[in-house]
Amino acid sequence: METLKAAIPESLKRAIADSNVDDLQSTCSSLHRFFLHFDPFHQIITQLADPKYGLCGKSEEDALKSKQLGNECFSNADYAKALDCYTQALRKAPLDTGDRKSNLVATLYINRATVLHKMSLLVECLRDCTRALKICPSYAKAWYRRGKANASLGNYRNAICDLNVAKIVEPSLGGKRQIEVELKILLDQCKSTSAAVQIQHKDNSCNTVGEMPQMKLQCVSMPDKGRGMVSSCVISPGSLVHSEEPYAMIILKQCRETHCHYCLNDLPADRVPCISCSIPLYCSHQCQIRAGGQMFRIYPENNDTFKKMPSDLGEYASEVIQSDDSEQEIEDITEHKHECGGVHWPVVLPSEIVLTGRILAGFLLNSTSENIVNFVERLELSHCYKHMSSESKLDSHIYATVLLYCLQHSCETMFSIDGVSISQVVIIISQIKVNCMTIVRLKSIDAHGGHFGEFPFQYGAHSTSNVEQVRVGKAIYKAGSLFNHSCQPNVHAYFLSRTLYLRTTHGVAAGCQLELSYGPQVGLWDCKDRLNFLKDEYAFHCQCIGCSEVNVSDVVLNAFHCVNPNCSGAVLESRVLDCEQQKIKHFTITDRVDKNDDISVCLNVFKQNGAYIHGQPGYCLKCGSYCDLESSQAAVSEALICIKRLQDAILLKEISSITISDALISLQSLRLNLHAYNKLIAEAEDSIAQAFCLVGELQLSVDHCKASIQILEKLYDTDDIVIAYELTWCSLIFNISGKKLRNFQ
Ligand SMILES: C[S@@+](CC[C@H](N)C(=O)[O-])C[C@H]1O[C@@H](n2cnc3c(N)ncnc32)[C@H](O)[C@@H]1O
Repeated sequence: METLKAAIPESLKRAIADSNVDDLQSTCSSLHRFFLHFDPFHQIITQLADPKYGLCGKSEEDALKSKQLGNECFSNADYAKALDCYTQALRKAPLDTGDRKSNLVATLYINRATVLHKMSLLVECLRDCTRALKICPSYAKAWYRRGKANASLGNYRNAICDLNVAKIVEPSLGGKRQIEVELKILLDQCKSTSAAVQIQHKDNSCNTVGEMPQMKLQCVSMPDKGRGMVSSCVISPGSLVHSEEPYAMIILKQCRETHCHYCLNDLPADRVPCISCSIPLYCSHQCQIRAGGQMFRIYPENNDTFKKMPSDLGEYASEVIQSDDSEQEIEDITEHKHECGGVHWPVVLPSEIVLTGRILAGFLLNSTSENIVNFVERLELSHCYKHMSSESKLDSHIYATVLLYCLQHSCETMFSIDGVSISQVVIIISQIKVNCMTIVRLKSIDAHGGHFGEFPFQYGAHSTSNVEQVRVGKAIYKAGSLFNHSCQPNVHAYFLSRTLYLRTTHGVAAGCQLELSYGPQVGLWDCKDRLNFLKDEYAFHCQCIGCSEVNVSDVVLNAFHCVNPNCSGAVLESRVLDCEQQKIKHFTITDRVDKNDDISVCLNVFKQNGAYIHGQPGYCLKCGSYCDLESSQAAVSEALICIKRLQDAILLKEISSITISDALISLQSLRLNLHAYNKLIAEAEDSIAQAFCLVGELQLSVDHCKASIQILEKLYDTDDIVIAYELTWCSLIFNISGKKLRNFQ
């Protein structure tokens, strides 16, 4: 793309940088004309869109190499490596290699099933056997392996049926005899077991939640934020107000090897590759079908084999190979189909552009027109083209043109590429920029290394807890994108699989705006950082209550201590002060602020009818004393080095008493130099609490944990998940120390 960008004449770049929506057709036409006469553009398109140049196609040769490697690893009992090799082979193996008796993909599934059996992953082994049978229903080895897996699972009835089918379809006499021996052992085992244990199928399909949103919400127009959602009745805290499936979704590049490309759940050991290219991996056959819309079974006529069997056994075998087929659900679904076939562009282009491609492919499939003229209206999403940076405008022009050419190669529908169609795609790219949600999963590990479990909350992780946020996908939710942002949200967004759920975090009055956080929240970052983030990521200036009214968190989060040790005033750097001054200009004493004693604790500027009296960087906002911020900053940096050392020691679980006592001295220095509610003190308290917990000093651990919570309660809303995490952790230590949870306050 850099080659294309560098070649564009400066005058055209300027026109694009200055363009607004009305100019788009003209700038897009000019760029298109330029590219049409620029040879490298055509070369790039060929490399991106011609399967001949793609590295993501199927290759029998590569598959056989990986299979061979897998066999060697299996012989050396290196099962983990063998598993990986067979999965790589499955990714590369063309589905139609071999005949109905020795299909390569079916063989690979059975090789992998054997490894899975060796690794005691029995349910996974069973699923691979069934996959092999869907391709080759009379594959004796697959029925045999299935029988063995069912027997290991204690599901003797199915195991006996599997082995009986295996005996019938096994061509060799020797093989038949061996199966008979196994059958006899199994029948004896079955007799000695009173009840056959049923197979517990692990549910790999998307999670669903029975609860449906009951509230009626209204979409209204607002002067400062465009459309937004409001409640039409009183809503109690914790209510589910909205749930929605994505209009379009894409997995993020860094999760391609670890998460299902359709439902985004963790990939199991028996991951299922796409059947036409080597990129996507799915957790199940159902997800693969939903994304690719393709048929798995290639020799359906083989069902005839079962007609020759005793009727109950034939019925059993047919049921096995037809299990999990969800063909009715796959109609019209093209999430991945148009990207398939080994072409390069879905791998090389940025995720947002591939997501744009998915939306366009959906439109094209349902479109009768050859022109892409009214696609933007169909999406009904707001956009930010006017506010985009010059760089982003140029990128969106280039990507829109490239994407349309790639799609023209990949989609069956014909359409014309001109200034009109390219301009439509530029707008869709800018719509995606502001409306796209990042799907995250949270994983948390406590100080003892055990999992807290998986928390489905989107935001709210703070640096004092060991919560890891994994960004797994990007998606457009059409109704979900009507919820505006607030840095003090009353709605919380989370995801189960790819489904969006919105729940109220507070009670909401009728007619009140329902707002979620697009990322930054009061307490997490200071106001300046939040405004910059929202400008860069979503191209709007935040008008929420947290960014327009003074709140204690924004004042103290990064504040320094007054030189007067007894003064509780806050001392601010110019960066933070400038931002707070903007709020103060429009400051009116509202009930909310007036009742908040903390504001008057750290600054008295608002007690003077809004007059701003000590508004200088480095001066205490309460008593006006001057503080040398440079020397405070130096002392803080030194203390933080020590705290970092402690945090590294915690991760390695190698904590010495010297590291802890150094950290305690540093904590003292932080307390001297930073405002009492500064977030860095909370983080240091939390790290020291973890260290004490690890060395078994549980009471000291609880004391520091409580000190951290006291600060967090000043920075965050008391109902915030951050406080909940810390409280949970604190009560955990309390429980370990043998004291009753109810005594903890
Ligand atoms: C996902 S959309 C929300 C729905 C949008 N208001 C509409 O009319 O479709 C995001 C856009 O809404 C506006 N918006 C959302 N939250 C805002 C806020 N706190 N302050 C200002 N504008 C906001 C911005 O224009 C932003 O680009």
